[in-house]
Amino acid sequence: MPLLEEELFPSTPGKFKIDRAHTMGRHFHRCFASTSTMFLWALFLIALTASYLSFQSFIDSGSKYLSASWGGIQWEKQVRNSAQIQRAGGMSVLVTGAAGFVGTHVSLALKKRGDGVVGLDNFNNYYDPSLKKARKSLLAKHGIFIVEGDVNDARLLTKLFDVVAFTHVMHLAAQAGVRYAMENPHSYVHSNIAGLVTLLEVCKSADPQPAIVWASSSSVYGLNEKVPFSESDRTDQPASLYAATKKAGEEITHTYNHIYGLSITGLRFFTVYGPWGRPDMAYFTFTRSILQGKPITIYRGKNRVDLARDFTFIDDIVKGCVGSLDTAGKSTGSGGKKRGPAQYRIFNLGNTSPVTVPTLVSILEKHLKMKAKRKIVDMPGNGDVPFTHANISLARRELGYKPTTDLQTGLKKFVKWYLTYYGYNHGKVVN
Ligand SMILES: O=C(O)[C@H]1O[C@H](OP(=O)(O)OP(=O)(O)OC[C@H]2O[C@@H](n3ccc(=O)[nH]c3=O)[C@H](O)[C@@H]2O)[C@H](O)[C@@H](O)[C@H]1O
Repeated sequence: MPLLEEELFPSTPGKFKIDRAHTMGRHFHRCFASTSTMFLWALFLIALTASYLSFQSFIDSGSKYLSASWGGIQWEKQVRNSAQIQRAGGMSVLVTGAAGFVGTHVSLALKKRGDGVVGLDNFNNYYDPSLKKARKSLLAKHGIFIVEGDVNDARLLTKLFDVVAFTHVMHLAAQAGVRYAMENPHSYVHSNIAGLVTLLEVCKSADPQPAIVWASSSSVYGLNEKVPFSESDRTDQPASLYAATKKAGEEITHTYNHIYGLSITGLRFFTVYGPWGRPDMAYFTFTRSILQGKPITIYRGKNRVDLARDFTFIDDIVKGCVGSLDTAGKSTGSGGKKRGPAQYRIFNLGNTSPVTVPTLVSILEKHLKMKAKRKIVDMPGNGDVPFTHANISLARRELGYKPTTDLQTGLKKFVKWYLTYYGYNHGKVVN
């Protein structure tokens, strides 16, 4: 009876010599046999994977078609109705990020004065999508239709421009948030860079080309120490990936202006707050925690200096956005060809009076009639900048921009909205 291979090899090698020639031959034969079997198995597995992948992509494209939330006669009718202009000299505006904080307010303001507005939003879950759905219902009550889709979807954007000859695009769809960029960096590239380029590609090919106003950010000033921040100050020291993608957006839009004659206005928003705001922002999370009796973390800068922001109330930002749309020059190109130089502008939209974060908390305490449990920690290296302060002379001169709401007044309006929307017990476990 032949010995099993294992019996020929001792567990401790080198203890006894084996017949190498004999075993080598057997080995070669066995290896060859097992290699060809493995080869057949590999072929089989490759075929199996390929058929699975093609089946999967068939399912995907099929379900994309079946579940596509856009297209069809009824959908086009909704888009056209929403885009209808109801005042002499009015505009038809595609508002991206319309279910977002600033998008909702700008859409309402435009619709109220008789402009046509069509919204676009992907309703992602960066923060509670139910708040975005509630904003959508609010807009629907005012006759504004929001298309559910992503700015990276070129087919959808092209379709929208086929249905409506938009005169303007208010581009507010973005991945916001300074600190979240460390958790999910690719979402910033996806929305703020790839999405922007997709939108610009469609706009440049549209005939007529729309004028574009879009949201940049005060964060582009990064580590700039010259105050107040002016548009001509350096913006090459971003402190976060969020800031870097907004800065990249400014360069990208400049290129499209230069090559294709798109009229472009970039707005550097300074920490916008107010009713229907973003639940990830400090004033919002602080309000919730104070009401729930939970501690809040207040970051403090180097040498125990308080952080400060040029908090800007939403109504002032809306005035700046609408003023930018009203003063935007026409794009000069058509069908992807430049016919002459077009307007390119960048404006700060701030409040011009920075307030420290502890003062923000004190104002909230006053309006909520509750004390915060403050936990003060040194600012972690998470992309934050120590302070922001806008110089708004340019916007004042060119847009007639003049902020009128101070932080006391603005937060009072926010707290009133918050309590009406969520109630005092938001998120609290009631026994
Ligand atoms: O102007 C902008 O371009 C940006 O504004 C906003 O960013 P920020 O100014 O960082 O606002 P926000 O997060 O409310 O923090 C406010 C302050 O509270 C401090 N902060 C924050 C959280 C916390 O737990 N504790 C704390 O002290 C924090 O250190 C900071 O000092 C937008 O989110 C951003 O999308 C972008 O638009």
